[in-house]
Amino acid sequence: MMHGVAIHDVVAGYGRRVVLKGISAGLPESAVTAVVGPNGSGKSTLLGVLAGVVEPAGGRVEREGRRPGYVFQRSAAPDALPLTVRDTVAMGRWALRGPWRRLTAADRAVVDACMSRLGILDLAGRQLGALSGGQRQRALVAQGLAQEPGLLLLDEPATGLDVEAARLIGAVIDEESAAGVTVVHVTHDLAAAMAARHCLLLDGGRLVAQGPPGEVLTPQALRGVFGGRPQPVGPRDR
Ligand SMILES: Nc1ncnc2c1ncn2[C@@H]1O[C@H](COP(=O)(O)OP(=O)(O)OP(=O)(O)O)[C@@H](O)[C@H]1O
Repeated sequence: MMHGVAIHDVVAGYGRRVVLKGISAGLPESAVTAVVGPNGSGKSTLLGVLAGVVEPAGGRVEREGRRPGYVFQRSAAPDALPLTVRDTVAMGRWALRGPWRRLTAADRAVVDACMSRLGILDLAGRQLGALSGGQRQRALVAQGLAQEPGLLLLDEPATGLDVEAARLIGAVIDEESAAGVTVVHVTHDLAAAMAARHCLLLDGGRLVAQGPPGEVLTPQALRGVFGGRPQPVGPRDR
């Protein structure tokens, strides 16, 4: 397997709190890797390390020059900022142009194309804070796409979305990986995880298993990790 990104023995946390306790993993190039695990197992922290916003206390990440684009969890997005949907998506271009630069016509075309792909072009002028949770989530995914990253990091992008919006985001993820982007997708949706090329199963800040999702997400492994806790939802549970 060609590794798009290699994670070597990464230890990371917040202040003195260690969350990731030595993670080594390879993420296949131009393909989707699903990250699965219970609440608090360190999935978002791992994405933060891949994004470069959480500095590992030990170990290292090799991105092979891929520029990360990070779509954080909806609940982490401030909704009090007076930003329109178009402003929010346009912020994705700052990753390339630097903040507060005037966007070019080409930038604006990318911003419109990204809104169109997420079905939110008609919401472009609306305030982000005045949108429904699912609409806001689409705007955040569009912002991630507008960065045109080589490594797209998505933290539960479809959680809480209706079936149609979740399908749209699944399609976008597939299109990006087909276009050569290495995608990392944190999800509690078992069907979405099974659709990935590769899977990392985390528990308590450790990597319990990695490999093809069909081999990693066995009933036995899921029972072992989730125990009596809520499990990722399968299609039959919805
Ligand atoms: N900014 C932070 N400062 C301090 N501790 C944090 C911070 N972010 C996360 N943590 C702690 O790190 C641990 C792992 O959190 P993380 O968000 O990585 O888990 P997760 O697997 O993404 O969980 P979830 O499924 O709930 O999103 C948790 O115990 C959490 O309380």
